Formats: sequence, structure tokens, C-alpha cells
Amino acid sequence: MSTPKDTTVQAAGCVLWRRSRATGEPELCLIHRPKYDDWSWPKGKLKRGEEALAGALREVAEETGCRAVPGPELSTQRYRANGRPKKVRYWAAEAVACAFSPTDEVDRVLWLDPAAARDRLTQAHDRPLVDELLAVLHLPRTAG
Ligand SMILES: Nc1nc2c([nH]c(=O)n2[C@H]2C[C@H](O)[C@@H](COP(=O)(O)OP(=O)(O)OP(=O)(O)O)O2)c(=O)[nH]1
Repeated sequence: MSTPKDTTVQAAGCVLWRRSRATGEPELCLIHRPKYDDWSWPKGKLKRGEEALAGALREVAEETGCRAVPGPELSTQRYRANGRPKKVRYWAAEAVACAFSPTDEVDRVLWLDPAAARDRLTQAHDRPLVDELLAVLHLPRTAG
């Protein structure tokens, strides 16, 4: 008996962070996508045969212009997009060098403190990743 083909869309991304030069506190990177007018984590679909972590770092580079050092893996998100199941794996990643240029896909990036990032994220599903990042950095959770 043949197994049905898995039509799940595979994607990966990062909760990209850096330390504020002013305060030393973490700042998280959100991207703005004009197509949806939304604020989300940098992420995207994997290319054929691409490892998820490599894809996550490639998407970070393409969408934010940042080179990043990956940390622990965070929760995987699953939802339906365009009628198909979608799986998005996430890693914590520290930005080490950034040079952002706006594109049609991502026209702005913002670096926000954890509470502000949580508030700015468009999708409720994306918000728990803020506290997951703080947990792996051994910092207290945000309110809300
Ligand atoms: N980012 C995000 N989008 C979601 C979630 N749940 C959910 O229904 N969506 C919606 C937002 C969009 O209307 C739709 C497709 O967005 P998407 O970001 O997954 O897909 P995409 O193909 O445009 O982008 P990408 O994977 O290449 O980054 O899914 C969620 O938990 N996170």
C-alpha cells in the first residue's frame, strides 16, 4: 500500500536577536512584508534538499541582511497556508553583522525590546517565541 504524499510545506526561520548598544538588553528583529502588511519573524520555505537550519540562516540573510550565529532550536509552528499544511522550524540566532536593503518582499526591519516585539507581531502564533528566546538567554519573560 502506498503512503499518501506528504504535502506539508517545509519552512524555517529565526528569532534573530542582538544586544542593544545602549542598554545591553536584547533586541529582537521583526520584518515587515508589504504583501501582507504584517510583522513577522524572518523565515521562508526551504529549497529542495536544503537542511532546515541552513534554510533558516539563508532566509535571515535574504530578508534582514544579517549574518547570524545559531543557538538552540525553538518551537516548531504548524498552520495551514494557501490550503496546505505548513511546518516552520525556528532557531534562536544572534546577529553578528547586518546590512539591510529593502526589497519588494521585506521593506522594513525593526529591532525591538522583547515586550514591544511581542506587541508588534501580527500573528498570535508567533508571540510565544519571544518568551522562548528569553528562556534560552536565561532572562525573565515579558508580561502579557
Ligand atoms: N507568519 C505566520 N503566518 C501565519 C501564521 N498562521 C497563519 O495563518 N499565517 C498566515 C499569514 C499569511 O496570510 C499566510 C501565509 O503566510 P506565510 O508567511 O506562512 O507564507 P508565505 O509563503 O507568504 O511566506 P514564506 O513562507 O515564504 O516566508 O499564513 C503563523 O503562525 N505565522
